[in-house]
Amino acid sequence: MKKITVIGTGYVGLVSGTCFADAGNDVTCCDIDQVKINNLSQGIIPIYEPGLKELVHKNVRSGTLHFSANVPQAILDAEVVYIAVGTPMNSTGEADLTYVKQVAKTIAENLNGYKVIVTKSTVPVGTGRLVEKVIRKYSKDQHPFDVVSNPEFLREGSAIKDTLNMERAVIGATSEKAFQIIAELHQPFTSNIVKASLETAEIIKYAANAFLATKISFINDIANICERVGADVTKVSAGVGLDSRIGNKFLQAGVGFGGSCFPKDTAALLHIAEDCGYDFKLIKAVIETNEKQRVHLVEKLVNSLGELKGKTISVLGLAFKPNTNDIRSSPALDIIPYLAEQGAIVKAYDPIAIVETKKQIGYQCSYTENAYEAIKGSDACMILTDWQDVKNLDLAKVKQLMNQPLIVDGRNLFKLERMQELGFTYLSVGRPAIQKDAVISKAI
Ligand SMILES: NC(=O)c1ccc[n+]([C@@H]2O[C@H](COP(=O)([O-])OP(=O)(O)OC[C@H]3O[C@@H](n4cnc5c(N)ncnc54)[C@H](O)[C@@H]3O)[C@@H](O)[C@H]2O)c1
Ligand SMILES: O=c1ccn([C@@H]2O[C@H](COP(=O)(O)OP(=O)(O)O[C@H]3O[C@H](CO)[C@@H](O)[C@H](O)[C@H]3O)[C@@H](O)[C@H]2O)c(=O)[nH]1
Repeated sequence: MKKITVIGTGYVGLVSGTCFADAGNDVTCCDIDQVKINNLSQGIIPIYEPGLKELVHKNVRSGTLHFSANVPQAILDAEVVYIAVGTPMNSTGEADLTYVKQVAKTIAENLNGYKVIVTKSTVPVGTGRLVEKVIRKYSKDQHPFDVVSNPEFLREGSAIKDTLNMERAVIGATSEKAFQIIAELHQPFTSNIVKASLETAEIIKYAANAFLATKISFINDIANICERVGADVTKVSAGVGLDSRIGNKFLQAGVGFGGSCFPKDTAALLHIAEDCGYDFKLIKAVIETNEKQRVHLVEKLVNSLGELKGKTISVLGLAFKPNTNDIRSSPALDIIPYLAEQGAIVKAYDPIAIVETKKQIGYQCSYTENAYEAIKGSDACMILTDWQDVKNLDLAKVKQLMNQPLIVDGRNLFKLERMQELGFTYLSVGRPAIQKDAVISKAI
């Protein structure tokens, strides 16, 4: 059992802190955001994440998990201090380390004996060394400490499962003692421990995210070729994914990737490469393909619908992926303002991300309580998130409710044959377009 302080109660701090507590450690999750801490102390969880609320409540009840806005005190009390603050993208695409540096200074001012300081935030190569330098600079009594990089690989929407059954833990430590302490903490979750240097651990995180993003942009480029030659990308994905060297994951073509990580981390990796004088052409192309994919989906709509002015368009899905209310870099945040700007009347639906979207884009669209309400009377429907309740829509009812049966599907949710039988114009990604009233083709 270790006394752990986790600084930052975003997705990563809250989930990893809770899971460490669940494994029997004594964990304090702290944040400078007093409102967040007040809410957490009352059992109110600021994010939607399946299973998180229950696990937080369980560990608070059993006395292993605490919340505090007194960051200095929480540092004084801890043997292991995790840094899990945000590292947002700045205006030039680099990771902004302001919060990490602030926390390093606070740690330095509250060192009172040996501690292991761990960066869990996604940080550019060299940040571990920077944290070490900042702590040395501001620590008065020069107490001993070690810095470790232990990047986080959880996915939003399945964060608890990903953490409790993690596929690997990457530990980049500056001493064997610190490595052993962090390795022991991970024993309940995985036996796959990757021991590395600080720098190697830092780059593993970016390499993992960039590789996954590359798979997505690659399949989206293949999808765009499929559209030109009349092939079906879903079958291409299945066909190549059965090769175990390739694997079938992250080969779903669509509107492109969003979220708080892939867009920011691919941009940051490009900067890391530039900083060390390397022209990383591949990652530039990955980013560009992803940005174009959103435009491509809107082009499909415009090509079929004509002028958008005065047309009613329903948008299904605001979150960047299902099972989260996170809208950071979500396709909807680009697409809805564009449609509104062109004079379209936009009606949007999402099962849980409406509050967050209103804060970000306000009333550039109206919001509905269910998908059918959004669809009713619309001239076209755009699907942007693969929510289960969108997958489960009664398509005959959808057709009946629409002004004209045009669906632009950025997530390839429905079977082409079914859409043709029902008489939709159905434009998905990397698959043959289905035109209303067209004769059913046996080739599909
Ligand atoms: N969100 C994810 O799914 C995910 C997964 C893996 C890694 N990461 C990485 O983990 C890091 C955190 O991501 P997030 O989504 O949890 O971030 P977030 O921005 O949602 O939360 C960060 C929290 O840190 C707090 N904070 C900022 N400065 C502080 C300070 N000086 N003292 C105490 N608290 C402070 C903020 O108030 C906020 O609550 C980022 O580097 C991100 O790239 C995120
Ligand atoms: O085949 C696919 C798979 C995903 N996506 C999109 O890619 C984005 C990211 O999805 P996902 O990776 O499932 O979610 P995140 O929560 O952003 O998780 C990623 O980013 C985290 C933050 O760094 C890492 O910890 C995770 O390992 C990494 O998967 C979403 O917009 C998805 O819709 C696709 O378009 N096609």
